[in-house]
Amino acid sequence: MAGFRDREKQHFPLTSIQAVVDLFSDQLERGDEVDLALLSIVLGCIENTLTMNRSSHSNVDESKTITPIFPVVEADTIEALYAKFTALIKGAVDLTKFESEYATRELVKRVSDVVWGSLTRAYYKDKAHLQSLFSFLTGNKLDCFGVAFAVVAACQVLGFKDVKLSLSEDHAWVVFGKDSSETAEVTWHGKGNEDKRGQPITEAVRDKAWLYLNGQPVVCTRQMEAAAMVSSINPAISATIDSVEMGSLQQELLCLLYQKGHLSRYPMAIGNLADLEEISSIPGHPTSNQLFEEAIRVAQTHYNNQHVYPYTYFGGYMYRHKQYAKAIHAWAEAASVIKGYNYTREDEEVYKEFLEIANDFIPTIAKVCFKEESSSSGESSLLQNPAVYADLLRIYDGICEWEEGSSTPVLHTGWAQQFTFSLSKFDPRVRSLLDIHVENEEEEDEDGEEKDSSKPNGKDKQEKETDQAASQKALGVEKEKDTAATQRTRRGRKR
Ligand SMILES: CC1(C)CN=C(N2CCN(c3ncnc4sc(CC(F)F)cc34)CC2)S1
Repeated sequence: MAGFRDREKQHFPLTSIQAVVDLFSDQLERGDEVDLALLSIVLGCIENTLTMNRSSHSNVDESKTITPIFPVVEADTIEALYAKFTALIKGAVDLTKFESEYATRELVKRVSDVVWGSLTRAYYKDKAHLQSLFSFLTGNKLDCFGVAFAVVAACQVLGFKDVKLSLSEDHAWVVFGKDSSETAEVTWHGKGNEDKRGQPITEAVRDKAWLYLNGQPVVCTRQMEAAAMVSSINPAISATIDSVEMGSLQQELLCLLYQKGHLSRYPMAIGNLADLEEISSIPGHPTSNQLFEEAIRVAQTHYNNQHVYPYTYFGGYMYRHKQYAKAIHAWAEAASVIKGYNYTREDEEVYKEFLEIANDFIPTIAKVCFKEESSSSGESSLLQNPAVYADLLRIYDGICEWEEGSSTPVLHTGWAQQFTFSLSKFDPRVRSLLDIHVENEEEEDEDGEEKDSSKPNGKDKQEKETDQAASQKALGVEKEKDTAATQRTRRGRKR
């Protein structure tokens, strides 16, 4: 049974980042006995000190040197909050009604009601720093992730080891029971949506739904729940200023979790570490590039490639580093994932991702490269690269297919304007280097006709090759170097 005992107390008072890392390391060695309540209260306490009501010059002296400040975290501060949490939970749940070793839906709903019932009536739900048990216990405020996390921490206090946090890219719920076979909503999602707390996530709800990752969520171990708590650290002091100390603490803890193997099934946490390493890399740590690529491999290997964010993490990184062809390729992979989903009103977060990619990042790339081309000797290779053009078509095709069969439209004329603007910046000759193949399995097209793939793009082979040779010569593209990009497209309705 977790608890605030000598093993934990010996780490206090915590006076440095390393002391917190040592506490986490010691806890992680306890396997599934990692004490979620203890760690969440500690992190919330430190975040509160380092980011809340900090006058902008509290640690800058007249010589403009910034003295790093780290709060001293006393044992009795943490112990008092820990006791408050355990008293609240144990006092509100009559365990004599729940004899089984495994949690029941009624138990999970009861715990969710206790957390829910303790929250302040009205507050801004998406404010920062509302994710930890420190916020819950000192301010009676939690964000939607925080409620789900608090329910899991409470079930741990009650001794239910089977209640685990289940995470998608924009929602959180729990699994419980023998072999984690049961699911339950325990928090709300988004704005203006009735909460569904207590209900299971059924196949009908999760299939083709990005909010539930089509049945491929990250089901956490205790150590991965610690990783989720670390990922939810918010170092922001204001909209423009971050606490350097809090960011370093988050980076050191994510790296500790990574090195112990606890991020090996958690793509978003790997992406968070990659972002932090990009901001300030630490010698001996894995590089951003390695981490972003690993997050993609994890999603492909363990989650049937149903996750979007590993590709938009990587695409954003490549965009920031002006590696535009790689950015566009990553976004094409992201579009290939989203096209398998049906868009609903609860998917605003991923809608905003694709909106920014298609209507901001890609038009900016087209403008920058077009300007370069017209100013320099005219070889902006990106706008003459058929592979990039093919990826662009995959992005737009994927977004269109995402909309197909969806209850809510995705596209509006603003999208079409930006699509055509960006495509128009490409050298028209790339089109003749593009071979659009439709995989001609015994697929039928919309009206059931057998597909005639003998004449792709309506030209026979001879004509195609003549066109291609002319364009390659004109673009100075050697055959072997820049072979025509082939775009393999699967046609067919979503089920
Ligand atoms: C490519 C991006 C736009 C960059 N940051 C992204 N994040 C996505 C969300 N983040 C996360 N990072 C670790 N774990 C989780 S669990 C979760 C859903 C919530 F409801 F619990 C979100 C999330 C971190 C930051 S996606």
